[in-house]
Amino acid sequence: MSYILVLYHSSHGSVKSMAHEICDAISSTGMQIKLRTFVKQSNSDLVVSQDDLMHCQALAFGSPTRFGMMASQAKLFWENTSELWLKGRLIDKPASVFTSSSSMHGGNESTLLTLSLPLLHHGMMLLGVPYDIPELSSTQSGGTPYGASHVSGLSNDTKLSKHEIKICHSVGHRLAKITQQLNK
Ligand SMILES: Cc1cc2nc3c(=O)[nH]c(=O)nc-3n(C[C@H](O)[C@H](O)[C@H](O)COP(=O)(O)O)c2cc1C
Repeated sequence: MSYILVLYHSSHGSVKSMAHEICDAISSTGMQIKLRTFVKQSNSDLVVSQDDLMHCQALAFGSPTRFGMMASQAKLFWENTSELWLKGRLIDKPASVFTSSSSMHGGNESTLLTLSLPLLHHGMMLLGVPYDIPELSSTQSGGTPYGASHVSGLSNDTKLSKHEIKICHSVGHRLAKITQQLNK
């Protein structure tokens, strides 16, 4: 089965909501999805395996912002992927990143960059958010050229804004579209 892997960590549900929006957009293109987490937090979560990563056609990777960088659960997973790295199994696969932070200027952009680093080391082709997405210029909260983001508020109870949702959809669409073009 050909699929896009949507892989995320989320302690309180914000990144999970983003992952679901990205999945909706990918599904609308007809592409299959595997939605996976790094650790099991609810009964419905499916934990990622190295095989899930090795056989994906593309990856959307998300984590909460933790002190301006990715969560340790995600980093630990990547630190165990050196066998795939040695074999170059992810080279030339498209990828996008997404994050949620409680505050607007609390390091969500730096987190998107830290999420990008292991993907670049693996030789993946990183897709950002281009400025022809109008919401990128008009958002009052999350959304960056480096990837989708959400600002969840100090109590982590702010829902995704319309603009943030649109940007999540654009990430899913673009990832699916480029993946389909590369695999024609
Ligand atoms: C240990 C820890 C560190 C955090 N560091 C930051 C931070 O640097 N900047 C920020 O804005 N929010 C920070 N947060 C808040 C989370 O990024 C925010 O609540 C996020 O929306 C959680 O996503 P989730 O609901 O998917 O778990 C931190 C939270 C924790 C628990």
